[in-house]
Amino acid sequence: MPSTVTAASTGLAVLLLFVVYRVLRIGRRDPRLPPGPPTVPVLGNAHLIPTTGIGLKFQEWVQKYGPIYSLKVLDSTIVVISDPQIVGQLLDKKGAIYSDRPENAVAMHVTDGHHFSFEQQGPSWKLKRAIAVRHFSPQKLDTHHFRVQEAESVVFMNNLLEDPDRIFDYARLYPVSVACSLLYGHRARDLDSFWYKDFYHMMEKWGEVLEPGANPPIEEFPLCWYMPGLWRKRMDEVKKLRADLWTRARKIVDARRQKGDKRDCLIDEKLDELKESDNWPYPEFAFNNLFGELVEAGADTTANQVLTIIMALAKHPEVQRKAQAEIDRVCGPDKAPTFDDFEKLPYINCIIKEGLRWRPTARTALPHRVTKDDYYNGYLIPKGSTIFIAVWAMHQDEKLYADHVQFNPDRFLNHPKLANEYASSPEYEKRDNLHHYGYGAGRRICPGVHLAERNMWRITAKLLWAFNIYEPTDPATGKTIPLDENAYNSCILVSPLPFKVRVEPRSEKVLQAVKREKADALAFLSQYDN
Ligand code: HEM
Repeated sequence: MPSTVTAASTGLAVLLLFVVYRVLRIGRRDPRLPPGPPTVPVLGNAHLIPTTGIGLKFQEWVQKYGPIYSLKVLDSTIVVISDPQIVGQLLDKKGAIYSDRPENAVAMHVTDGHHFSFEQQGPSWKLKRAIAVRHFSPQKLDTHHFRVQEAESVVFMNNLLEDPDRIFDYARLYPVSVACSLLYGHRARDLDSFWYKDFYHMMEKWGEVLEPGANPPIEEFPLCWYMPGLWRKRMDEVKKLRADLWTRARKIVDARRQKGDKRDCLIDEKLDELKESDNWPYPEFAFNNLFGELVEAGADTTANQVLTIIMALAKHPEVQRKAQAEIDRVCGPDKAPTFDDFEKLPYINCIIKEGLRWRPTARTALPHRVTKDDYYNGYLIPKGSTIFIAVWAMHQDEKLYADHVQFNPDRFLNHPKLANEYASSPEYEKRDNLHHYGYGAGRRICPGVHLAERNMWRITAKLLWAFNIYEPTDPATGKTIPLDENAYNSCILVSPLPFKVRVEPRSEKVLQAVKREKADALAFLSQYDN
């Protein structure tokens, strides 16, 4: 009997030791992985990941661990890349295995599993991507959608004339109005519009919820799902806000279509297709979500970059003067620049590129996931690893961008084409000034890039043609109040915190020209009103 008890207790002890051994191995870095911060048992590096500001933390680690490093979060692996050549070799060249998305339990819960940007690589993602790419192709934009963009940019200019103090809000109104017209057939007429107000209210909350590090590591440790806390409340609030927003948008569309009011926009095109075939592959909720998520992806991002440009211009009068000299030579005071002038106004493009380099709104792009074991330079990149492009770290790398803290559009003088023309090159060396990652990389690269580039170009060119932009002045002392170029929020998409600038028309002639264009623009846009 005692020997049976001894054998049983020895067996139990061995089992216990084995379990402890296995548990303690959780979070350990396999020596074949790229280097990274020291791990602790179980957590790995989870305790080091900040709940906010991950883009900056990635940069700190780049300086310590080099251009490719790894983080362990419990048993899963994150690989962070901050070298253009490595991004090119892995995400671009091996796109077939580097284009999945990691699971994001919170995003999936909020969207009921229907969100193009967070979806894994598969038929549903492919179909949605094809729809977006086709609708926002350069050809379609330049032969069709350009009218909406041109007219909305004229409205933007007139809004500034009438209420220059609200430049921050109008810069956000423009891209959401363009996106909603092209997708839903309804424009955001003003700052009280449902398409503006309810949208940005939801986006603010959605951005906070989505920031890497903002939620417990549910994917690695599913029991965290039951953890109470602010994260849960925030997540459920956004889920409701989002569902209400895009359901209401759909109801607005249905109500007008019932009255026979069909419009020139993507949702009408797809609803007509749906009527004709029984093969539409999405449930109703997913269908509604598709248009909403395209607005989500397209409006906030563009607004953040436009705001960055406005702030940078206010801080750099010398950049304004250089751009204005070019515009004046080409356009003069009576004719506003249009996108047809793109090739004649190369400096505008440089300003846009430098805005995306200097303050990229997506500091870590969106995470990719690798679907097979892979090796880079002898390092193992295990199947299932999450791959981040450390966009912020790359764009602020002194070796890639001399004097990187400076906003200096001249660094792009030799890159006169639009971003997509460089990004789509199979050679990483052909990227803008070698290394521009504002739109991500590989097969997941932003499909809205053509719309985004044209939106930013139009606003920047017209703004500089018509106005001088100054930092604000203190009314009591008349002294300049310097804008803080680091005052950004900390969400998945960073945006400048609200700021004011002073804008003044450059001449009476320009002022009259801006006003003259308004009536025609509004007449054209009236088809998207209400
Ligand atoms: C300046 C404006 C914009 C910036 C900086 C931007 C940036 C990005 C970035 C960094 C990604 C992630 C790429 C990756 O995973 O490697 C992305 C994805 C995406 N963007 Fe944009 N974007 C902008 C405008 C737009 C517009 C106007 C649209 C559409 C109307 C759009 C639609 C999307 C979609 C749907 C995705 C997800 C693609 C996928 O997962 O396959 N974006 N964007």
